[in-house]
Amino acid sequence: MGNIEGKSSTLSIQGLCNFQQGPYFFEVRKGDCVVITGESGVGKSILLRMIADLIPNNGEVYLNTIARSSISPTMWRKKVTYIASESGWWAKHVKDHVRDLTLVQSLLNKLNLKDTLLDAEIQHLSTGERQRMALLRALSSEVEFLLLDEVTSALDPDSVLLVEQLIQELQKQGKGILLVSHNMEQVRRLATRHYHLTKETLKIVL
Ligand SMILES: Nc1ncnc2c1ncn2[C@@H]1O[C@H](COP(=O)(O)OP(=O)(O)OP(=O)(O)O)[C@@H](O)[C@H]1O
Repeated sequence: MGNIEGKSSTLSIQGLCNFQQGPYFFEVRKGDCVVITGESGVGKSILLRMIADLIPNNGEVYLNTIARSSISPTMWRKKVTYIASESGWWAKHVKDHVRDLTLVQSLLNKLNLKDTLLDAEIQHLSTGERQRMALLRALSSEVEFLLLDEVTSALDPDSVLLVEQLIQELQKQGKGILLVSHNMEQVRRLATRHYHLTKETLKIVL
């Protein structure tokens, strides 16, 4: 097993596929925001979920020289973390889902979320509050790449911009971002590289 604690800087997708899509070959580097667009149902979420090893897939993904297949799925997902547009919640209260409480407390304000939300029951959060909390709860110093699946789809325009600012701060801290979006303004604001996914291929746009 390789040393996963090293300073990883590249997420490398090598021949990733399942029975209906791929193979895909591309890279996301530390500090990048690579955006994937494509029509509904083309397989964008499936691609992100395959990278996180949340669904069956073939091929390999590397974090620098560390092969995904050489470490446990739990360890992999601590480093390469998928965030869905509609996240699952398994406990009663928000704070029970948070990886790093101190970190999340320090970021609530940036996303215009009230401090009291951490003690709230999930069922009392609005859809937009849940979506912003789903992003915050996943953050920790261990995460190196974030796979963000339409994470602003339920938000008002001001909140979208706040989340985008947070994404850019994370990039400056050295996290790599792979973002699925239908919002072309967002693509223009954030993308350091842009791929368009079709049934046939993943094409580079920018
Ligand atoms: N668990 C599943 N079992 C079977 N088929 C699935 C499953 N999840 C997704 N699919 C199918 O795989 C295809 C790709 O789905 P995916 O969610 O990746 O699309 P998408 O590009 O993210 O779409 P959208 O932009 O609407 O979110 C769709 O045809 C979908 O119906």
